[in-house]
Amino acid sequence: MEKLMIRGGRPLRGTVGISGAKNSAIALLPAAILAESEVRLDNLPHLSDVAIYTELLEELGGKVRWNSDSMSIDPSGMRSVPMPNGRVKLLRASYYLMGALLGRFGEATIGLPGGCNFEPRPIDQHIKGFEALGAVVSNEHGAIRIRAKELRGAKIYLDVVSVGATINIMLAASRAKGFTVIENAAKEPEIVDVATLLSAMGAKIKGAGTETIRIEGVSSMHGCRHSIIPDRIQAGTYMLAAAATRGDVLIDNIIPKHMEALTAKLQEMGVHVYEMDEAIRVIGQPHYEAVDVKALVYPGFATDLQSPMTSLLTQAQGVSILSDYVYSNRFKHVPELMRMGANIRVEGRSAIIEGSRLNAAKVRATDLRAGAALAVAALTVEEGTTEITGVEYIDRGYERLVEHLSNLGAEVWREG
Ligand SMILES: CC(=O)N[C@H]1[C@@H](OP(=O)(O)OP(=O)(O)OC[C@H]2O[C@@H](n3ccc(=O)[nH]c3=O)[C@H](O)[C@@H]2O)O[C@H](CO)[C@@H](O)[C@@H]1O
Ligand SMILES: C=C(OP(=O)(O)O)C(=O)O
Repeated sequence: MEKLMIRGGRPLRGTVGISGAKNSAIALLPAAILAESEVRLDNLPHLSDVAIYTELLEELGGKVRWNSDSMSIDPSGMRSVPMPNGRVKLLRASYYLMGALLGRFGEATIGLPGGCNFEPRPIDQHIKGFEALGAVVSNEHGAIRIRAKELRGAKIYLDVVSVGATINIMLAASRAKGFTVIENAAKEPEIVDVATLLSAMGAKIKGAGTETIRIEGVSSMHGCRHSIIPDRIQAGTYMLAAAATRGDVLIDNIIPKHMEALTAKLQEMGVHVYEMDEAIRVIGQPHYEAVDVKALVYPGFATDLQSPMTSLLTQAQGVSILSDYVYSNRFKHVPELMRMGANIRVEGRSAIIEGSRLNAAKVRATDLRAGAALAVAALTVEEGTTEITGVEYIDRGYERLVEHLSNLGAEVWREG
């Protein structure tokens, strides 16, 4: 079993360059299905989720070519192959195949998605959207079968603000007849990135990044070239690691505006954070104040940074309360942090964290950001080596983690 080994206690120092965003990449790859000629994606991260998505596109008949950090996808020979099982179950974002295949071919059969299962993650709002567009949806032994003779634009009010449902409806509605309006849409930067790609492919989309998105369907879409936005969660994780180790790190190739909720919270704790045009410098301090954090939809504090934030809060003086209003049970990292000496109690959707010194331990990453939390925690430990298993989760979201941390002066390696 592969392990991530970290001997902590060294302040991180130097510069780290951030790759393209995972949560954009795995929506943009299926979006390419909607085109009838080649789509080129630049700044594509080298992650296991991207590798799996590439295989899915090939299974559907797409021709895919990697060239360094770029990928060309020729979707002209694609078909809507049923995928009730197999690779679709390995990642969450396989649900985007539903919207993309429905938009291009009027049909899709896709197994219910996998990904990080920190709590049940329903897709009822995606299905509600497809049905509003005129599709018939059935659940056939765990696979979602979607058929539409003709997709027609509709007004769709999302009951919950959902990134996945917003993007999935945008994908299908791009090829529907007439106007679609998504109300109570998610506003995450990844949604704007998908809308930018779809527009470059010929779609007519207005309002992405606000709570009302208007889409006028088009009958055909074409290839284009698009550069993926930087990964704000990866960037945030390095900001947290820099603060937790009392280091001094320049996080480069990012959009600082995307980091505002985290930047503000770090400053409230007493971390020195300086914004530049495309970078942020984080300078750690000897003492941090305890703070309260609420994970919310964008532009609130990202739920995907909630777990690594828990690790930083163990380094603050006093009691912090961290509540997650997106996923009420996203606390699988807590028992593992407690093995490392953290003093944390979970009550409802909140973790109550009392500052404490952490020690080395053998711990297990149960999901991607739980893994990030354990890595941040391990970097603060002054004696001994922390062993983190479940490395395959971390590989879903952090490109070249060992190399980046080593360049910043950490003692970190993989074993097994
Ligand atoms: C691949 C990808 O981009 N993953 C991100 C995406 O996941 P994902 O798109 O799956 O998350 P959503 O934004 O859809 O989920 C938000 C909330 O809505 C609920 N919900 C969602 C859909 C639905 O049909 N019904 C429903 O009840 C979920 O259970 C959750 O409580 O956004 C999450 C919230 O920012 C992030 O943590 C994930 O990293
Ligand atoms: C939960 C996450 O990913 P996914 O939705 O792909 O499981 C994440 O990126 O933190």
